[in-house]
Amino acid sequence: MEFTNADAERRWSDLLTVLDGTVVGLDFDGTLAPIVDDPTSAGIHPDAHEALATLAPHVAGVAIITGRPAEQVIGLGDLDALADRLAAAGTELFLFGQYGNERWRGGHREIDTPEPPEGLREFVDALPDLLEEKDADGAFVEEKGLAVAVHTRRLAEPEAAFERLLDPLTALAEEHDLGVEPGRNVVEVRAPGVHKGMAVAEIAQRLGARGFLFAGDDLGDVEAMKQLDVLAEDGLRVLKVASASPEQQALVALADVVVKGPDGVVDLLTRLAHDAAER
Ligand SMILES: O=P(O)(O)OC[C@H]1O[C@H](O[C@H]2O[C@H](CO)[C@@H](O)[C@H](O)[C@H]2O)[C@H](O)[C@@H](O)[C@@H]1O
Repeated sequence: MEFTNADAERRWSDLLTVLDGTVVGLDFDGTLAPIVDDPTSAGIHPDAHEALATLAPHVAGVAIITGRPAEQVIGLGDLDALADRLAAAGTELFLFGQYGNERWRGGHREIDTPEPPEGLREFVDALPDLLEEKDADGAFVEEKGLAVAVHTRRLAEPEAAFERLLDPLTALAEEHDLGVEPGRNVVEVRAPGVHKGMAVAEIAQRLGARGFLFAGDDLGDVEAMKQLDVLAEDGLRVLKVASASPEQQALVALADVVVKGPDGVVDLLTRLAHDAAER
């Protein structure tokens, strides 16, 4: 793991002083789960449960904040088992799905989800023609209930296809009063207005946090990173972690600590637990 500057190293030490009042916020894909070609076959890092269970007695809460539907990530992350392990260590697991539109937690295992945005059905119905017109009819369309994600990773030239699709998908989304969230070889279309920063603010307030660590890898995590700056102005100790990849560098410029993908995130969580135990 690499601190981006001397202040960042101090922030790590400062966070340790309030760790028992700290929320650990984590993105899922690219942060807790290695990136794979098929979104349906992603899975949480094999050592993530152990790292989080070791850290759990030292922190105020753990929140997974993801663009995935809550139900899907509960399965891919085996979150019932993780919630049980964290509860046994005295900490609750919180899950915010679909960029904060959905809520679930270890202490109340029912998913709270709103109605899909108006216009999403019409948008999905118009997609096949747009994809064919842009020579991307092999793109994987992931319908998520509250959103739809158009994935280019499995096309012959994923980045070129992403560039070809971004503007027309944005225009079609706007016609239906929907918002666009670009990501790693994916363009997501969903209701505008809700983002991961809101989930960060909500869980920080709910748990009366004195510290916040957030780790993410993609553009959808930028709002969460920005919210940590707001929390810092309010006096919280914060640490921003970029799970770096050659595909997406945007988070690196915002981060205090840069790690190499989910392996690096697991190592960081393990080191944090170790440093807490040493204090
Ligand atoms: O907020 P996240 O937890 O990072 O979720 C963002 C989107 O991640 C998924 O797509 C990404 O991961 C796939 C599996 O590794 C990969 O194939 C794809 O290229 C990535 O963009 C997921 O499919 C989306 O629904 C999430 O919103």
